[in-house]
Amino acid sequence: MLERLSEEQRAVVAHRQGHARVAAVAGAGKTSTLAARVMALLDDGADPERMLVLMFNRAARDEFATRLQSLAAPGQRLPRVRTFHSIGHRLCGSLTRWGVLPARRLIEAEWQRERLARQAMVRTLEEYPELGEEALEPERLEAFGHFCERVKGELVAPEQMVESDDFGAETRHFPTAYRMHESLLEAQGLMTYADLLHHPLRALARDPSLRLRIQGFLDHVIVDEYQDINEAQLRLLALLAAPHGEVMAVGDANQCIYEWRGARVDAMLERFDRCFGKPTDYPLSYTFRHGHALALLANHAIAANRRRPDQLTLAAPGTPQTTIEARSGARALIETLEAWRDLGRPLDQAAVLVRSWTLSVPVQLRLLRAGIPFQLGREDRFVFRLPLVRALAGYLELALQPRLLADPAHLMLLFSQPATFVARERLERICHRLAESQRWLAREDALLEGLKPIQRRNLKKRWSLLCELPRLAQWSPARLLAKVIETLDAEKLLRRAAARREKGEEDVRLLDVLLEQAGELADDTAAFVALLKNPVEARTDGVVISTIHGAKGLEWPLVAVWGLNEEDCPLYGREMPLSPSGLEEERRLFYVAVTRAQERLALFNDGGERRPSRFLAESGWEACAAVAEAMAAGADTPVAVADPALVERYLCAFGHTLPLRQGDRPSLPAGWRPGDWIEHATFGRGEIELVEGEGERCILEVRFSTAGKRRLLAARAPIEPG
Ligand SMILES: Nc1ncnc2c1ncn2[C@@H]1O[C@H](COP(=O)(O)OP(=O)(O)OP(=O)(O)O)[C@@H](O)[C@H]1O
Repeated sequence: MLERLSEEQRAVVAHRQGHARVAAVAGAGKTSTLAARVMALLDDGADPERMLVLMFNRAARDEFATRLQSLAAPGQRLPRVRTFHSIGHRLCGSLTRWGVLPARRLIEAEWQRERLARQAMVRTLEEYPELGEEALEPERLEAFGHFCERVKGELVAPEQMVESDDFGAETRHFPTAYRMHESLLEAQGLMTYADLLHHPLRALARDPSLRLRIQGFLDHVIVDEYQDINEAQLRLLALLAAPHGEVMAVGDANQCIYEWRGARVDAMLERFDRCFGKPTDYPLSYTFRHGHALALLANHAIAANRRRPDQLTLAAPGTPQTTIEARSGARALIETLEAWRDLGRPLDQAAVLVRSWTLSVPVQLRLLRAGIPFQLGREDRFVFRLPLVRALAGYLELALQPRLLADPAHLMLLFSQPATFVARERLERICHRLAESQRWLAREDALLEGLKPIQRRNLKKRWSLLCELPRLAQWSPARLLAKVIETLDAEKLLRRAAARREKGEEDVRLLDVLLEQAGELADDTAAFVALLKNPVEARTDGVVISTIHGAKGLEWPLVAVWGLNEEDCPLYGREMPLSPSGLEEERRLFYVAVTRAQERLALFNDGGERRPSRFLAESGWEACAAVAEAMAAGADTPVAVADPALVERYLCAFGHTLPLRQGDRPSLPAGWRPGDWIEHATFGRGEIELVEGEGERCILEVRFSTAGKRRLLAARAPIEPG
């Protein structure tokens, strides 16, 4: 088994003593290496009972356990492979048996989680009556649930978590609601997933003698996907490994894509040293997934990040020559997939990756029309299942079928999306009444009692719109949709209702996407509604559509990355500016996306109004392909590359030389780049930290030496390079 491993992989397997950190590039064969490491330890006489392998999720755990079994001799004892959750489960069990923690049941059902969050919020509203029913919207409750899990996962005070603006607009009541939620959990003998770690950690922090009871059982702890662990997981790991257990952490800081769930990119970097002392470092620099062109592209794609390991991805000898193309528009995407199929390649070997599910909507609609089968990582993301799409299709249907105005269920659909911020039970009763009476309620009607004037006005406005729609049946679907979106001020409502700011931005983008599709695909409203409501089934032999997050750890022969536009990938917007660390996380997502490909990578911008993503230019895809070609065939004339030093370093790793010349550097919107210095007539010298938008709308975020951080409209500000 060992002969198949590369030299770097063998070094990891043979690690002798102390903590170890394995920095693995994408496609470096972590799984095979770790499995070989475990088997080598066992061969050396290590006791499997004193070893623990921690994987990121259940799927990875099962895959790894199966891999170990396939390598083991019949009847050989193997170490435990667990997830952090399963460790938490066991710890909670032990601490309960010892009488330290009271017995609690884990909440597993979504409805149960929601009900408890609602109960906590209803009680909290007694203290914050001004917040009204809006705080009980499902999305706001989801935001609150997310808030509670983050507080526990990052082991911070709820007041501190409120300062992060990840949880939507109104959060000042969250700390009070958090405490209320905690006491409800306690009173009902329940706990959440985050409690599986949070409760044991709190108990262990309180009582040193308890720590002694759980420590000293492990000689070796191996942790995969280390870049995505949060504070609670890190603490637990440190506790379990103490006092003599040796930790081997394996991961890729460039693939840290869960900062919004509490992961920290420096976990693999400085923070590791702080927690465990200086480890022995092992690089796994060779990717076995793809060839030079894509390895070069991956290096370029991540180069602009400041927080990253100083490590190049190198293509291992014998990997396929990956081809790379970049094109524009949905038609081109369909052509690429059709060409793949025409080559006789199975469609399930092709994946379309998107930054957010919203961007999959035009892809799904196009595939449906082209008759190309597909499957989604998440069933609830089929277009016809998206609540906002269902509601918008419902508005269009009403225009065509006036009788729906008397259908309470249909009215409820239209009154629920976009949110009206009125409690569901009340809305249901209002819809029944409207369906029956076909006229708006009298001012003194009990059903309107207690509503704020603005809520009453908005409900009435929505009813007027619904009554008007049947008169506009002749309008095109795009015009009808635009009318609905504008009349309801839908963008504002979606942003306000969203569980996370990012989700709000995605919903708003979904409106754009549907408008575009309505304009492009149909001038026939009935046909457009039929397309939106097409109850398509997942086809396991179809093209895979996944978010980049969902593609973590996976690989496909053909990977198409769709939606490479500014504001989509990187994801940001007027209401959600990109922070420098946010931009770096977006860049890591792009890096994860491109490194899923084996034979062919196809990059697509949507060809619409938004500029192609800066990541396309940064990736230097054409030059990377040219260098790879020259590596294979030699070059007489110099190859133009944007970053000759980077390419030379890559070539040097293979003892290769090529004539290179400086090509164009990727130009950022308006020519400004983060890291550039400027001179401002009033504020003096400052460094650009962020560039957003383009041309007239280009905004710079600048840190001035004396005037602090400012946001400037580049076209108007009195600035020049300095
Ligand atoms: N020594 C080797 N020689 C040839 N192929 C290898 C070797 N080690 C691993 N591979 C292959 O490389 C591919 C990538 O391996 P794997 O999926 O374990 O990568 P990974 O490190 O987990 O990547 P990522 O971090 O991107 O998920 C797999 O198809 C695996 O079989």
